[in-house]
Amino acid sequence: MKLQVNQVSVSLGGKQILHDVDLDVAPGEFVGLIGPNGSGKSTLLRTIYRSVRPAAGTVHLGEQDVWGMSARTAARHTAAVLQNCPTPPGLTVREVAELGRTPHHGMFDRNGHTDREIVDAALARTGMADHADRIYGSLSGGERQRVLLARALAQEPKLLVLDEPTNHLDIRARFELLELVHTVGVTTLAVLHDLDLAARSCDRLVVLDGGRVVAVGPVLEALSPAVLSEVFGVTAATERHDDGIVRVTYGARPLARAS
Ligand SMILES: Nc1ncnc2c1ncn2[C@@H]1O[C@H](COP(=O)(O)OP(=O)(O)OP(=O)(O)O)[C@@H](O)[C@H]1O
Repeated sequence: MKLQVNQVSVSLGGKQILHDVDLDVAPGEFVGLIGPNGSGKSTLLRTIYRSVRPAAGTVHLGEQDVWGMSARTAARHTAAVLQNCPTPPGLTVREVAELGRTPHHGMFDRNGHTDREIVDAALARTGMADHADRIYGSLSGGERQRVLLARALAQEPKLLVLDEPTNHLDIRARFELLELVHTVGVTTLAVLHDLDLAARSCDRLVVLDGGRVVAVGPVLEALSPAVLSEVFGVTAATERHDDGIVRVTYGARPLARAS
C-alpha cells in the first residue's frame, strides 16, 4: 500500500522539528530515510505510526488518513520495529511474535490455527524458528532484533516502519536482514545510519537535514558528493560497481565542521 506524507510539520518542546516534509513510498517499495543525528528521522517515523501528531500536513496510507482512522485500524496496517522496544522479558520468542496478531483480534479472542501458521512462517523467515521456546530476555541483541521483525511480519502489515533495524547486528546479519525485508515485499520506510548499507539495500533514499527533506531519489542521485559533504560532512563517492552493487567510498577524514 502506498504511503504519502504531505507537508508535515512537527513542533516539540516549543521547537519546530520538521518543516513541510513531503515523502512517498510506492506499494512494495523499500525507501531508506537517512540524515545526521537530530535531523528528525525518528520524529518523522513517529508521525507515521501515530505516536506524534503533526501540527500541520497529512499522512496517508492508501486512500486513508492515518490520523483519521481508529487506533486499532492503524495498528493493523502499520508495524513498527523501533529502538528500545519495550517487550516483557519473561515471554518466549513465540509469544513475542504472537503479539503481532493482537491487532487482528477482539479483546477476548485467542490465536487460532491460521494465526499459528502465520507466526510459524514469520519465525521461519527470520531464522528464529529453532529459538521459538527460548525466553526472549535471554537472547542476544541481534537475535532480539530478528524476533521483533518476526513480530512485525506476523502482523501482516501494509506498511513496515523500521528505526535503525540493523543496530546490534554483525555485518553479515545486516545484509541478511535488509535482504529479507526486501524480499518480503511490504511497503517499507527504514531509518538507516550506515550509508553504504542504505545504498546497497534501498530502492530510493530520502535525506533529512535540520527537519527538511534536502534530497530524494534513486541512491546515486540522493547520495551525490554534494549531499555527502554538505549534509554528512564527509568527502565520499557513490558508484555502481561492475557487479551492479552501489557502494559508498569515504575519504580519509571528515570535513571540518562549519562553525
Ligand atoms: N519530545 C521532544 N521535545 C523536544 N525536542 C525533541 C523531542 N523529541 C525529539 N526532539 C528533538 O528533535 C530533534 C530530532 O530528533 P529525532 O530523534 O527525530 O532525530 P533523529 O534524526 O532520529 O536523530 P538520531 O539519528 O540521533 O537518532 C532533536 O534535536 C531532538 O532533540
